Amino acid sequence: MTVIPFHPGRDRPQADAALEAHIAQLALGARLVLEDLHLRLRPGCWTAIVGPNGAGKSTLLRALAGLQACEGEVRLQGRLLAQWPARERARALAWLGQNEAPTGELRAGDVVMLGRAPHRAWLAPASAADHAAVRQAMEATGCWAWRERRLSALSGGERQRVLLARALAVQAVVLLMDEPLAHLDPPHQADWVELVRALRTQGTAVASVLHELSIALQADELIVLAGGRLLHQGAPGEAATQRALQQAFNHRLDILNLRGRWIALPRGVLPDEGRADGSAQENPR
Ligand SMILES: Nc1ncnc2c1ncn2[C@@H]1O[C@H](COP(=O)(O)OP(=O)(O)OP(=O)(O)O)[C@@H](O)[C@H]1O
Repeated sequence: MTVIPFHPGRDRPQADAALEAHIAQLALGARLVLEDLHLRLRPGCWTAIVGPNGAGKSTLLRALAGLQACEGEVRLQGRLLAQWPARERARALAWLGQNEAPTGELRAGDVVMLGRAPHRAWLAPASAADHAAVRQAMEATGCWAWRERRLSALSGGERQRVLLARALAVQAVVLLMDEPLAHLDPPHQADWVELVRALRTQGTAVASVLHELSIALQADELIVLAGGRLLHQGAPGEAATQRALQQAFNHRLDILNLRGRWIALPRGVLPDEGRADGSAQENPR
């Protein structure tokens, strides 16, 4: 990883950032995927990363997790990721990847226990605290009842809830999730939002790549990416955030206010008269 110099005053590490990234460039093979990107995740804040297909969202999340090298630097609680001892870092930063392959024939409970590995000495048996964390995480995602079932025998949505429980069981200060709602039905999507809100009140910095824009708009902040560049980081209600969303998605969104909350639908889904009936209004700013 090449370290780029900070520009004093502009790029000073933020005291309140749980995770902060200054990515000058990130290339995959010959392809430049991310460029000139500065962002921060704050403790107790849920940040949704959005943008069109191929914008670089998953690549960015992997760089934030230290899974993908970049030209630039990523700081976890002010300290360069590379300077963290591996075990300590794995306790502080938890990760839920996109389309993670089922871990062989492991039982769901064993998979979630993997999230406790950074808390345990090599080959040490699980402690009472480990078992309690696993149970708490599995109850939170509604999968405790399947703890004896093999991951390979679960449906896509059931498996996703087990993998989410594994990430929760780490009890990290930063939780990064790539498309956590994949395979989840609407009630379980709502449960996920409730879970994230609970983590937020505990001070966790949560970042999630989301394609479900109406759910992303319930986050505290949005990071809008397009073409490997950060168009904007800001609150969902900010006019600048919504302009960035429209720009990223080629102005093919209807962003509407519904009972004081923002939602977004692909333009064309709602008939025009539906949008004009006064039940929902676009941001006037
Ligand atoms: N291994 C690779 N080698 C070269 N280019 C890659 C590689 N992996 C991904 N890319 C390219 O990098 C860009 C960003 O990919 P990424 O998966 O980060 O996008 P994304 O925003 O998460 O997309 P999606 O919404 O479709 O999941 C894409 O143009 C993709 O084709």
